[in-house]
Amino acid sequence: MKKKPKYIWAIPIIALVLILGGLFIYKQSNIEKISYGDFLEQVEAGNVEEVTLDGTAKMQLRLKDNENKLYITDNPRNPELKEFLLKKDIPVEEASSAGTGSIIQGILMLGLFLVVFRYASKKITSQTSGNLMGLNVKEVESHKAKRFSFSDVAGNEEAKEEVQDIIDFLQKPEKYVRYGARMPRGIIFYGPPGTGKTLMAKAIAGEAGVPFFSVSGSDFVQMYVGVGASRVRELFESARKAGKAVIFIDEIDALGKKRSAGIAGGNDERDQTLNALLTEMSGFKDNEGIIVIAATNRLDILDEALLRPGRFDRHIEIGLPDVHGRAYILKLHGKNKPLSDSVDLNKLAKQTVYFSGAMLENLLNEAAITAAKRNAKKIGWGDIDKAFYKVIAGSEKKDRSTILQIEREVTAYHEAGHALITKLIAPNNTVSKVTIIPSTKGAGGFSMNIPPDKMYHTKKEMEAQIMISLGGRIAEELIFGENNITTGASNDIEKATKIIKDYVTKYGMSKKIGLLNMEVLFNNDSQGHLEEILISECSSHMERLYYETKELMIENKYFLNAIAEALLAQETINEEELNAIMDGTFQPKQDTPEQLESNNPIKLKPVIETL
Ligand SMILES: Nc1ncnc2c1ncn2[C@@H]1O[C@H](COP(=O)(O)OP(=O)(O)OP(=O)(O)O)[C@@H](O)[C@H]1O
Ligand SMILES: [Zn+2]
Repeated sequence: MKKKPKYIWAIPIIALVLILGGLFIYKQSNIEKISYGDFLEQVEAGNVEEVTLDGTAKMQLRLKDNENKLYITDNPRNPELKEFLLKKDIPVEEASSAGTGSIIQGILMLGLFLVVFRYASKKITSQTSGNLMGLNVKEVESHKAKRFSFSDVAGNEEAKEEVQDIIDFLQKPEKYVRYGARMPRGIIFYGPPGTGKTLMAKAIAGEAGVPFFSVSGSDFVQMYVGVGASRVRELFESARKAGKAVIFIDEIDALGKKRSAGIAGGNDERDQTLNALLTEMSGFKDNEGIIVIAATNRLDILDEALLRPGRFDRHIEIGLPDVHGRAYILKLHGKNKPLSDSVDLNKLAKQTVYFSGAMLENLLNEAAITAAKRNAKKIGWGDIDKAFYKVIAGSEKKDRSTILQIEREVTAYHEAGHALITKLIAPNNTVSKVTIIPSTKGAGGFSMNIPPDKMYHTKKEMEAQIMISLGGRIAEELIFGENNITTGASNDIEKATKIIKDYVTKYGMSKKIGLLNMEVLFNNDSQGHLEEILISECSSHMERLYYETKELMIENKYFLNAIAEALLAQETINEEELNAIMDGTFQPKQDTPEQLESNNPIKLKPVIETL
C-alpha cells in the first residue's frame, strides 16, 4: 500500500529553523562579552572602532584590531554616554531595539512555535480532538497510537473469523469490486460491556493497516439541533481524506434506539444525527475502503432502519469469554507481570466464570497494585484473591468488626444454602468459592456456581439452577424464621424468574402451556388473558421447586449447619473444603487465637433458632 508522507509540510520549516540556527550559532561564536570597565579602558586607549546602542540592557562595539568580532558590554543607559563617545570621535550608531541577533532569535522562536503548535494541534485532534459542542472525535492514526492486532484480542475466534474478509476488503477493495461483490458498509458488534468490542475494531484497523476514527453515540445526545448531523459529516469527511479507514461508533444505541410507540414526537436532534449517519453510509462508493463499525450492548433495542441491508447489515456477537478464552486473556495480560509460581492462571480462569475481558484485566491489575503496595517480589495468590473480591463487588471491607454478627450468620446460612443445594442436585457444577466477606457494593457474600459449559440445557438442569437460586432464601427461612428473611435474595429471585420464564414461554417445558412460544402469542394479546395464565403457570412451577428444595434442605440440615459454621469460622471455603464437609472429613483451618478473636468478635451460638 502506498502511503502519503505525512510530514511533508514540516520540511521547509525544519530547513529554515536549521539554517537560521546555524547562522545564529555562527554569529554567537564571533561575539565576546567584556566588562564595562574594560570597555572604558578600550575607549581611553582609542581602540574602539564604533558603538551600537539599541536601548536594551546591552550595547555592542567593535574594536580597531579585529573589526569582524563583535563585543558586548553592559549598557549603563546613561544619556551622556553618547555625547562622551562622540567627543572621543567614536561613531555611535543607534539601532532600533531589534538588532540582527534578536531578529534571528525572533524568527527562531517563531519557527519553533510553529513546529510545536503544529505538533500539539495534531496531537489534540488525534487524541481528544476539537471537543466542539462536547463531541469527541478520536482519530487514532496508525503511526501515532499503538497499533492493535488480533494477537491483542484473546479468544473471540469466531468473530475474528467473521471479519477476515472485511480486512481483506479494506486492504484491496478493488478486488471485491471486480467481482461485483457488495461488502458490508457497517458492522455491529454486540455483547456485554468490557468484552473487547472496541479492542476488536482497533485490531481490524491495525490488521488492515488503515487509520481508526472513533466516536461515541452518547456524545451526540443533548446537542443542539443540526450540530450532531454536521459532526457526523465532518467525521466521514476526515475518514475520506485519510483514504481508507475504520470508523468506530461506540454506544450506537444512544443514537439509534427504537422509537417507542408510546412517546409522542421524537428527539429531533437524535433523528437528524441518525439520518446524517445513514446518508453518509449510503453515500460511499463501493470501492472506497471505509468500514463503519458500531458497538452496542443490546442489538434488540436498535432501530430497524439501522439494521437494513446496505447499512449495519452484519451483526457479530462478542460474548463473554469461555474458560479457554479467560485463560488466554489472563495469560495475555499477565505477560508483563511478575507472577509467583503459586499463581495458576488456568485455575483462576476456572474461577472467573462470567468475567468479561475487562474484568480479568482489572483483576490482574488490582493484584499487581496490591503486590506493589506490600513491596512483594512477585504477585502471589493472596494478591489475586484480594483483587478477585475487589473486582467482583467493590473492595473487601477493612473493618470487619463493624458488621453485625447476626448479619454474618444470615450471610453464612444464605451462602451455605446455595452451596448445599448445588452439591446435592448438581454435582457437576463447580462451587469454586463460598464466602461471607462483605463488599462495599453491598453484596452480602458470594458463591460462585459454575454450570458445565454446554450448548443445550436439559429441563432437569434448568430446574436445578432455579433450586440453587432458591437455596439461599430457603436457608434463611429455615434457620431464622419466616419473618426474618432478608432482601439479600433479590438477585437470586430475579435469576430464578428469568429461568422459569424461558422454561414456560420459550422452551415449551411446561405441560400446561405446552409447545407454545408465548412471546409470539403475546403480540396479539390485547386483553391480557395470556399474561394471567403465564404468571400463574410460572408461579406454580416456582412453588413446586421451592417445596422440593425446602424438603431437601430439611433432610440435610446437618450439612447446612456444617457449611455455615465453617464459613463463620474461616469466612471463605474453597471447593475441596466444601467437598470435605460433605464427606465428613473436614478439618477446620487452625487459626491462632488472636485471629479467631478478630474474626469472631462476639461469640454467639452458631445456630439461632429463635430469631
Ligand atoms: N478478548 C480480550 N482480549 C484481551 N483483552 C481484552 C479482551 N476483552 C477485553 N479486554 C480488556 O478489556 C479492556 C476493555 O475492552 P473494550 O473497551 O474493548 O470492551 P468493550 O466491549 O468495547 O466495552 P464497552 O461495551 O464497555 O464499551 C481492553 O482494553 C482489554 O484490556
Ligand atoms: Zn443468594
